[in-house]
Amino acid sequence: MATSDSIVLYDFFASNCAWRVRNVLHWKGIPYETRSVNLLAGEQHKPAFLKINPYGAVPVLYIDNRFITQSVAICEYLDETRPEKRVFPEDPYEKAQVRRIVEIINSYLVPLQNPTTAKKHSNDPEEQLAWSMDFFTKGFTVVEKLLAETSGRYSVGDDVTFADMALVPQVWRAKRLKPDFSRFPNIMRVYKELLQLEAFGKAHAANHKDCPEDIRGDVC
Ligand SMILES: O=C(O)/C=C/C(=O)CC(=O)CC(=O)O
Repeated sequence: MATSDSIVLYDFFASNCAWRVRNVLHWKGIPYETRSVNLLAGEQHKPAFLKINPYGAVPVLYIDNRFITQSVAICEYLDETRPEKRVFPEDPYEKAQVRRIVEIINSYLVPLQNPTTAKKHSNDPEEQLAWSMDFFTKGFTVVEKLLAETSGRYSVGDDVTFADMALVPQVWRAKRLKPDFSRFPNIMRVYKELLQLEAFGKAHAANHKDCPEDIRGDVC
């Protein structure tokens, strides 16, 4: 039973959006509990969950005695209420650099890969992947160009930012498409750096309690 000072993440191991929030919670060292919402089994459409998020999507974070939906809103709230190890830079131009990388992933790529969207296109998983490939290629080509300008050790300079929180889950998901990752050297360099960080390892889908046995622990 959640208490008023509990932090509870409504989560699915493979959800890109929920994974961003896990990254930020672990990065900031904020303890939380998990409630699983199996997106592949359609649990996001059940009435009890729709009361929490009428859109029927994860993540939802219960925090400070309230529910917050939408990963970017949640992570901004976390940064503003718990500013240690900020993930959104205070400098407005640097923050814009972070947000434009995030928006390509959040607005152009992830919605087209959601289970509900993919099923509208086709019920054939192979066809769903083929359809995603065009959007993925355009999105990653643009993110690669942005990182060529902005990246240092991480996506924007040498500090970990929310752009990194969004990048890792999307690279992992893109592996299903088996793209030629050598076309994206900056993305892959930053991705490998990030996987060295303890917080990113803890938040990784492959280390999630709900991860299927066949891919469990495969952090790569
Ligand atoms: O497609 C759905 O029904 C639900 C989607 C989500 O809950 C989250 C989502 O956007 C997928 C993701 O984060 O990877």
